[in-house]
Amino acid sequence: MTNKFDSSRYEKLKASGDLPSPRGVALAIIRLTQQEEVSMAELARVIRSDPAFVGRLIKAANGIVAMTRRPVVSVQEALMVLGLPAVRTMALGFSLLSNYRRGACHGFDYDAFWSASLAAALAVQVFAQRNRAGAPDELFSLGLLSDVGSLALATLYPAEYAQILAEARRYPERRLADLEHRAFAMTHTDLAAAMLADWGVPKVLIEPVKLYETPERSGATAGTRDFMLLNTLVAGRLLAELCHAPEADRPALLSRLIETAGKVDMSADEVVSAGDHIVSLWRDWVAALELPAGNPPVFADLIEAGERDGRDAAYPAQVSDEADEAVEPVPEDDAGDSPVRVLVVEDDPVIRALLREVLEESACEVHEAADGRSGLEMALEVQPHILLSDWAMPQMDGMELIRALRATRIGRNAYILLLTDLEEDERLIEAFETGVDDFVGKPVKPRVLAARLRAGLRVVRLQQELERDREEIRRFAAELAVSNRRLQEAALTDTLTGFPNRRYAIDRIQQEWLASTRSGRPLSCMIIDIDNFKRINDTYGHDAGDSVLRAAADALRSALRGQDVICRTGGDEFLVICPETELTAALSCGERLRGAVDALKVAAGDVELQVSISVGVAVRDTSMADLDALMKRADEGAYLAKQRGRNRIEAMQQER
Ligand SMILES: Nc1nc2c(ncn2[C@@H]2O[C@H](COP(=O)(O)OP(=O)(O)OP(=O)(O)O)[C@@H](O)[C@H]2O)c(=O)[nH]1
Repeated sequence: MTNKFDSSRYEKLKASGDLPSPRGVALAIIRLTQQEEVSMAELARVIRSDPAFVGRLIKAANGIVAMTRRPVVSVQEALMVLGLPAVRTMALGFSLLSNYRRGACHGFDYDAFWSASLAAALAVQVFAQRNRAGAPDELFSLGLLSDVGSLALATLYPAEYAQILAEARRYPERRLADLEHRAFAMTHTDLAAAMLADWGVPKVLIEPVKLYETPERSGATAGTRDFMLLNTLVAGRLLAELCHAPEADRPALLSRLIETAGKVDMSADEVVSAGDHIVSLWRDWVAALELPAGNPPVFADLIEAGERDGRDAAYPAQVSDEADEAVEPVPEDDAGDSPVRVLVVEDDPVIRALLREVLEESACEVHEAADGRSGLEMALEVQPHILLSDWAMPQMDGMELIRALRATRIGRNAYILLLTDLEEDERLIEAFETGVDDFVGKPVKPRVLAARLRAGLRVVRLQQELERDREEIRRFAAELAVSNRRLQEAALTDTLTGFPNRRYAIDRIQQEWLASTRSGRPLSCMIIDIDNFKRINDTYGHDAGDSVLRAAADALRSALRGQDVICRTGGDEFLVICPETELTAALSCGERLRGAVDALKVAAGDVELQVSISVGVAVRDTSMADLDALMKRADEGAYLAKQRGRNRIEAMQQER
């Protein structure tokens, strides 16, 4: 279903003043950057009056210059690196981020929204650095603001939008966009596009926002700028979704991500290395902004899991093939034994024949084209190591060809030799600036050509070695990430029950405490202790005790709600963390756990052991100064349950 966007309705909303909009210093920055004559010094002065924005601006600038130069440390430098349009959209994005961290729409998770928007921002920025779909800094803002329409709907219609979000979650077959259109005569993507247009974001960046959820509706031709921008944004949003998705949904999302990345010149390997890089940048950002970091995947692990699971249907064939390739020896071609591919682009057939002769003597594999345009097509097809191009040619001349080629990934690494009879300094400087590596004067002297070719071959070989080293490092880093992850998991897991251990439990409940402080939502926990466990050990032996522990853990696991976390915190003691849960719900959940263990019969030799647990439940309340107070209250509940005869559940607080 295609929904029509009613622009007059948008105008009314805008006039109401209720749409999310930038404020304070950000508004001043946006106004200043709209003036043609604004001086950098004046702009820097306004920016410096907002220390939070200064920090974010410098961080963003460093994300872009990373590895290419020393870090940016001042506002002035950040302005130089980013440029005015990027600073403007960043001011916009970060102003909204600061001012719309909370709102009245209960079904809308504001923190999760910004966390996902930041992941998308960093993903499209990093992807753009690799595939050159657009200016990385512009794409950062594009990612950050791409879903701003949802925020706007939540701000404008808090109650209705909460209902719509609930309906979309309950009935996944109903498209959110259709529900939005039915209720508000507009969708979040339409609204985002209208808002971005209003804020002066260029049209070329608005189209992707309109279409990223339905890219199949775009008429853009593969390889064009529109196509690259749209699919880079689709890939960025998919990566953000992956960072927040439950484990079970990840393989299908990864498959879609790799398929989309393939459309914008990125291999599965690149997605993996970019993915892990994006996640580490994102962790930095969300920590700095105190946003939830979810549980982002390690991309190398995802690939490995896909392979371990027998490359199921959801797992893209491309990934497994690529992963296989990654451990294969370097192909013969790149090992330096096979011929170097040279593309000759020259309109004069006599010179072409002469060049071919010299090149074949140097054991090169020669390809020929008679003009710039067919030369470009052939270059993209044969991916030459060396391009030997004439300057003056019909259709597309040598300079245009070189410029176009240098803008592609394939053409970036080629060694380019220009044939020219014009050896004026200015012309040669122009040629070098366009991307030429060396030149050969006309008429061509075969010995000079052969000597220059040898110099070119040396560069090609060095580049190939460098690429092999890089590949080796990438593979090593991926392996290291996998073993680190395994070690980390082992350090945090209890081997007997498979539950997270005490270390993890403490860390996790601290995180949940902070999240509940931020969101104002409830937090409950339970302390569970197996009854008379010492007697089981003493009577039937330690092995029987272990079997009871394992059986109790299985029963607890199967009776637990999806959102709760259970950890083994001591010998026969467990902690259950129940985020966003009031006391009544926690008590009924605890009762289900107690019942599940009570129903157990564990065999110990000829006898069947009866097992039970005592459970203490507590909910965070205003009297609790810190997490210890919450744990203490749950502990007291468990103690009371023991006192009152065991196999019981108790709380020291009243239900509301
Ligand atoms: N089999 C086994 N026993 C363990 C393990 N870890 C701790 N224990 C034993 O668990 C027992 C814990 O007993 P307590 O919780 O102190 O007391 P209890 O017998 O359960 O009595 P109540 O808690 O009052 O019902 C001790 O005897 C420990 O030695 C383990 O990994 N395996």
